Amino acid sequence: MGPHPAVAAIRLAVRRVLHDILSDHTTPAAVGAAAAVDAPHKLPPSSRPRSSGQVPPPPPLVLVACSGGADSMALASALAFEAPKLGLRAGGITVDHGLQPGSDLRAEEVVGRLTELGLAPVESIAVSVGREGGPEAAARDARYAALDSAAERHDAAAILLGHTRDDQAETVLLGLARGSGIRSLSGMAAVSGTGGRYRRPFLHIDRQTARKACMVQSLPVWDDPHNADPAYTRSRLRHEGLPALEKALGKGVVEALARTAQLSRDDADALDTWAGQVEASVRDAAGLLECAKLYVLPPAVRRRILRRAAIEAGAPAGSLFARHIEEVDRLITGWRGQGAINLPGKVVAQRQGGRLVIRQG
Ligand SMILES: Nc1ncnc2c1ncn2[C@@H]1O[C@H](COP(=O)(O)OP(=O)(O)OP(=O)(O)O)[C@@H](O)[C@H]1O
Repeated sequence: MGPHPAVAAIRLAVRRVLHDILSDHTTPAAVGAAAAVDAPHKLPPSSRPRSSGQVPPPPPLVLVACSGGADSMALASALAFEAPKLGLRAGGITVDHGLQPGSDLRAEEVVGRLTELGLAPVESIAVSVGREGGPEAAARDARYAALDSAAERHDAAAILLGHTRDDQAETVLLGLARGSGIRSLSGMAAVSGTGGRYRRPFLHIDRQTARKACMVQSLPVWDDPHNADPAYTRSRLRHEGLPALEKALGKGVVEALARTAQLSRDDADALDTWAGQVEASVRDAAGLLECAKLYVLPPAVRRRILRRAAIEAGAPAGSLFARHIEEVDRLITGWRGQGAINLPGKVVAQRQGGRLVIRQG
């Protein structure tokens, strides 16, 4: 008898991503290690393990970022099952945000569970969470910084994250409510971070499937009290917003939102490429943006060029909002002699004699 359908689904999702990771790290050693596990006798003589005393590099390491919750425990179990079959090493990291009493003990518990699954290395990293951008954003920033440094320390090929289709649907709704365009509707990318380090194998798997996979494998899971705390926007969306939408619009809402994410991502990527291609043609010989040439561009392309110019001048991408770019855009499309516009990062945008100058003020 094969595995339970939920377990089969999560393993398949992880296997696909591991194949991608392997093909992105196609060093002869990695390919050789994977092939040797599958069928050592089929390897060409040049790739067979040597006995000449030359030590081959270890196979690539894939880490799972695990909170101990159902999604990332399911992910850890699928990684532990699939990685050895492809000749990959699998380890795990849990981050202790220190936000609740006893969080260090819980992190140690997660370490124990990951170790029991056969993962190695496994470590718990304690971080201190600042306040910038609100508690959720601060915890996320601290977590990703810790995961980045772990990836570098262990020379990991990738880190798997357990975001599910439901998380993706929530992210799309949050983006929609920000009103900042299709990039924010495109949710989380399947591949992101430095060199494509972060992978999200479960973006097409629903939360129920992950939970079921844990249940049938008797994996203990930890329910983060923050996930049910109505003080957090995402929690309200999860427990009130999405159920209300499903009641009004039908059960397919989560899937439709996740599909919206993918379609929006494709559109946003295409517009970014378009903007990149025309940018040089709207600059004069001195490299300044020419207002008349910007004026005739489609607004979506023009705004992307303006945003990019502001970031190049030093505006931090995370604090540059749609309203800032709209204001700069009005120097082109609604010119009535307005003064300089202050942008985050002490960047100033100003129209001077038919040119748009964006620089540090
Ligand atoms: N404390 C943590 N340590 C390590 N990784 C984490 C931690 N918190 C979250 N992650 C990673 O980020 C992913 C998304 O976390 P988030 O809390 O947004 O969603 P979730 O649906 O509650 O996930 P989970 O059920 O795995 O906790 C997790 O699946 C996991 O991969």
